[in-house]
Amino acid sequence: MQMQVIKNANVINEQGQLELKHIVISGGVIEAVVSKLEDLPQDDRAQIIDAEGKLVTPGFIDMHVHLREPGYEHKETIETGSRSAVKGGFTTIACMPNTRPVTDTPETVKLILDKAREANLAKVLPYAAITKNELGRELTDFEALKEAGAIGFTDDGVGVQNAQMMKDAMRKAKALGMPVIAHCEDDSLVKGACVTEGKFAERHGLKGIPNESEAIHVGRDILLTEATGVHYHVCHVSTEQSVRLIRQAKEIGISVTAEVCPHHLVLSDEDIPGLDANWKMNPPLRSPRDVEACIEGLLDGTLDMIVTDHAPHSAEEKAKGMELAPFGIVGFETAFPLLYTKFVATGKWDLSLLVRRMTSDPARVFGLDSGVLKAGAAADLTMIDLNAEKEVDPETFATKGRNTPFAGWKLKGWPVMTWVDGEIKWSEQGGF
Ligand SMILES: NC(=O)N[C@@H](CC(=O)O)C(=O)O
Ligand SMILES: [Zn+2]
Ligand SMILES: [Zn+2]
Repeated sequence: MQMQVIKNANVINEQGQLELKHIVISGGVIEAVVSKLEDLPQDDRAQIIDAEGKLVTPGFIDMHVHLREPGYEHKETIETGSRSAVKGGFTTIACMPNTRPVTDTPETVKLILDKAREANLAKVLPYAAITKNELGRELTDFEALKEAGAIGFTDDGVGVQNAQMMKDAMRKAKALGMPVIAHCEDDSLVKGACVTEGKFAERHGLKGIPNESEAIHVGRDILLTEATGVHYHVCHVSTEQSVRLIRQAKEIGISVTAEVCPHHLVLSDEDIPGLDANWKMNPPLRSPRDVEACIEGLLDGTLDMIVTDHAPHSAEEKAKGMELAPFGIVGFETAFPLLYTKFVATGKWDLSLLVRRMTSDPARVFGLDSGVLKAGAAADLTMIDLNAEKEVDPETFATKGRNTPFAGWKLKGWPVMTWVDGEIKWSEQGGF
């Protein structure tokens, strides 16, 4: 593979400051990061990419996404989902098992890995289900699923309702050195509701999803984690109560980690304009107070990482309206610009914090050897234009999904080029 030099890149140094660097890529890895042009190795055939004025970060890592294949190819495929990922600056994505069939056998894990290899875009890490068909009745074969390449166990899409089942899952996962990742939702508290309990639900006469439907599972599972010692990771945290429980658990050394989605940091139920299913996701948009608690949790490290929960659905499905449409919104192509514009460009967060929560933090929590920009690391990189402002236009998305509440938002911080293992997978100029 031809040597590449990305020159004049703004990179974030160990102290979290911006520094001008030149990055040498060779054989799929970062060979060197140097300050002076004269320190670059001499190679006349090297491809030079001028990053003048742009930020270059480690490729983003998204530990919670839905690629829909196998079974729901009308919503997304591994190919289209991976395109969307690299266009959003993501180089590693971990996909959820609520496919059809559910990813509960080694064959389905292998199929996902094969399709991802064919797509040859982002690195795709499959999760396997905790229970067969995600029905909560019988555990899957953890050993065989691990052997096939699953990186953790989760029934995302639904909560594991039975505490003994969850405890058994944690014991088995612990014995295999694997994490349990939980969609926290107590079904008995959410029957027939589509938005959070609160102002919007009241105004529209809708039944609400209460905060405790999430937090009650978080609390239960923290106790089970204490008992089993497993690495337990909480999906898409959306409530003040969950943040509080996770913070307390971490303080006493329980092995819990957690994630939060951009939409739960940027939107509350009071922003929902009407009965439009592009504002419907699970967990739902919560109160402004919950949003503040999630932001605080992310800032103090209670919430370890940002994930998109990219959840594409077809236009027909979303047209069924707030009560009948499926839960979920797409996320890859708006995540970074949204958070950059809302929190970094406004001076509220350090750029380095945002980048860490999307790169080195998920890598640390899940033991991935990526998420850092230094010599010897895989050349998974994202180049970003922090200044150009552009409107979110779902018609230009690479995902099949158009289901976003952010259409028309004017944002800055758009990715312009993405490398995986040293290969340019997408650029604004050249496409895929
Ligand atoms: N988040 C969502 O609203 N939907 C997800 C399921 C899930 O993440 O629980 C989906 O699969 O569509
Ligand atoms: Zn979920
Ligand atoms: Zn999900």
